[in-house]
Amino acid sequence: MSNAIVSIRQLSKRFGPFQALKEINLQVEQGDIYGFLGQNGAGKSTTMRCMLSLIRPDAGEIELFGQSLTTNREAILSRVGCLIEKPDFYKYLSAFKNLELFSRISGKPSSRAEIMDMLEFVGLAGREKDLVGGFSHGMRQRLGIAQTLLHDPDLIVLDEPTTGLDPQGIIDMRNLILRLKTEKNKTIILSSHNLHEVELICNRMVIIHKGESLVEGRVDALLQEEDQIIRIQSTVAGQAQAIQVLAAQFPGLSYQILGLDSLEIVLAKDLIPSLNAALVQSGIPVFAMEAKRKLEDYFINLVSA
Ligand SMILES: Nc1ncnc2c1ncn2[C@@H]1O[C@H](COP(=O)(O)OP(=O)(O)OP(=O)(O)O)[C@@H](O)[C@H]1O
Repeated sequence: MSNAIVSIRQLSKRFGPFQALKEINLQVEQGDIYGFLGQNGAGKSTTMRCMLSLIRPDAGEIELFGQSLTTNREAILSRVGCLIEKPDFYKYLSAFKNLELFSRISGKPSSRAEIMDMLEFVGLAGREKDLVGGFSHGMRQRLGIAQTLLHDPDLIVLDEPTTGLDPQGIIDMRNLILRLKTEKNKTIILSSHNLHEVELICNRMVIIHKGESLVEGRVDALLQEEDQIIRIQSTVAGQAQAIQVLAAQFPGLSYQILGLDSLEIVLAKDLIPSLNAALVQSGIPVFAMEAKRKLEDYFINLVSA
C-alpha cells in the first residue's frame, strides 16, 4: 500500500474542441509539499479543479485518501481545504467575523479560541477586529489560508498562492506554507509558474506543459542531476582554444558553440573544477562561467518555446 493522498491517472479534459488536459498522471504522498509547475495556461488550475470536483473530467481516475472521487465525493472533500481563487471575504466585516461566518456555513463551527488560534497562526493576531476591506493582498491571502484551516483538513490545495504579492508577502506566504506542514502536519499541493519558488518550498513536483504531465518526482533529485550545463564566455580566440582543450583533455564531452565567443558544455558536476583548471592552464581568458541544471534549462526552454 502506498501513502498516496492523491493519485491521478490518465486524467483528460476538453473545453469544446480544446484539449486542456491529456492523460495527466501524478501522485501526492502523505506530508508532501507538492508543486504543480507550469507556465500560464499549462493546465494546473484545470487539474486542481478536477481534483476538487469543481469540473468533471472526460476521462481518467482521481483518488484522494485512497478513495475514488466519483463515489466518495462528500467524504473526501470534507478533508480538503482549498484556496484556488482570490479569497472572497466580506469587506465590511472584521477578519474574526468573516472566519466565524465561514465556519458556521461549513457546518462545523469553530470556537472563538480556535478562530483566534488560526488568526495567530497566519500572523493576523491583533488584526482580528479590523475590517477586511482595509487588508492588503498579502493579509487577505493569509486570512484565506486561515479559512482553509477552519474544518481542519488533511490536504490543502493552493492555486498560485504567491501571485501578486510583494517580496515580503511572498516570503511570509512561503513560511506559512512550510509551517502548515511542519506545525500542522498538512499535506499541501500548490501551483506555480516559477521553478525557483517550487524548489524553495516543495519536496516533490510535476511539470505540466500544454495539458501533459512531463516530469514528476522529488525536487532535489530532479534538480541535482549529475549532468550540468556550463556556459563559458571567453573571446573569439579563446573559444577556438577551448574547443581544442576539450578535444584533447575531455574527449567525448558534448558542447555547443554559442555566438563568436562562448560555449555551452554538458558535463558531470564533479568534472567542473578540472575543466576550469584546464582552461586557466591553457591561458584561455574566461570572462564568465555559469552552471545551469539540465531541468532548469529544460523548463526555461519549455516556457520560452
Ligand atoms: N472553462 C474553460 N473554458 C474554456 N477553456 C478553458 C476553461 N478553463 C480553462 N481553459 C483553458 O484551459 C487551459 C488550461 O488552463 P488552466 O487555467 O488550467 O491553466 P493554468 O496552468 O492554471 O494557468 P494559469 O497559471 O494561467 O492559471 C488554458 O488554455 C485555458 O484557457
